Amino acid sequence: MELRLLTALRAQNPIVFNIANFVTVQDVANGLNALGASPIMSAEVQEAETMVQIAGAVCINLGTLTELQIEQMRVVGRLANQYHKPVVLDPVAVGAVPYRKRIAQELLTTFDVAVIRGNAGEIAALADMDWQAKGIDAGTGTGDLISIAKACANRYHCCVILSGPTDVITDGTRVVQVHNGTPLFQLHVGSGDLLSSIVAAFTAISSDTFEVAQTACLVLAASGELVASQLTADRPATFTVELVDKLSLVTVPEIEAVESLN
Ligand SMILES: Nc1ncnc2c1ncn2[C@@H]1O[C@H](COP(=O)(O)OP(=O)(O)OP(=O)(O)O)[C@@H](O)[C@H]1O
Ligand SMILES: Cc1ncsc1CCO
Ligand SMILES: [Mg+2]
Repeated sequence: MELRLLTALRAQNPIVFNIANFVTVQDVANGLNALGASPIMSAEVQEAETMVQIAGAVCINLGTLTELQIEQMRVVGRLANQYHKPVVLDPVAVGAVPYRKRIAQELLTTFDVAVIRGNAGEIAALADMDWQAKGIDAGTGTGDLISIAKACANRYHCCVILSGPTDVITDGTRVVQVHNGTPLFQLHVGSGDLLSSIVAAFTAISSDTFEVAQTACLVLAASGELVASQLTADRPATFTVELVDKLSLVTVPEIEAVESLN
């Protein structure tokens, strides 16, 4: 685990271009900013080329997609490949909505992505493996999460993060699991959106995608865990506010003190 990447990220302050959803856009911008990246959001295809050129990485989130936005995603994804900027895809709710799954699969044939980050329901859907997704949530299933994540990574030739109580990170062969976190993440809508954009921020500063994906998962999960450990009750709103503070204040030794990986 390369936690020095957190120090490097804060020093470099990379621009992360997000095609965000309208539900969590501000949480994502504030979370990225607090961590030490420089977020920019855009919904206009006419400025796509400039956005890609100035960004260190791109995060494409399917959360509230429209036909217009899907065309923007196609253009941005192709440009990102052309300019060698890593792309992270967040396939929000593809396990619950067949239209979204079709669009996600089309996008994945249109341009290369460095990382797909989704919950179990989303990653299982992209891997065509059995799972009962529920809206934006992971839902339920009995399949082996490591096998599901590996199948998805091998099908789309990229790193996959299957997030949840344990985050599974794989490049299709190697697997690392991050056991940190707190159930409070599930009470804050957009924890996954933020994770996807944080992964993009780290891909902007290192080309070791597998390493970067693990580091991003650990930094967010450990920060949330540290916040939750100070709360006397489940307070989702307080958690949300304090998580942003923690992303700004958290130190490498603090994360090392709680990190739980294998
Ligand atoms: N029960 C849990 N215990 C610990 N950590 C969790 C738990 N559930 C989620 N997380 C953490 O929450 C973060 C977001 O992952 P999650 O799988 O919930 O994304 P998501 O379903 O896409 O969320 P959203 O749709 O709200 O954006 C990850 O860092 C993950 O480790
Ligand atoms: C609630 C919700 N609906 C579409 S996107 C989103 C935020 C979680 O991704
Ligand atoms: Mg999500």
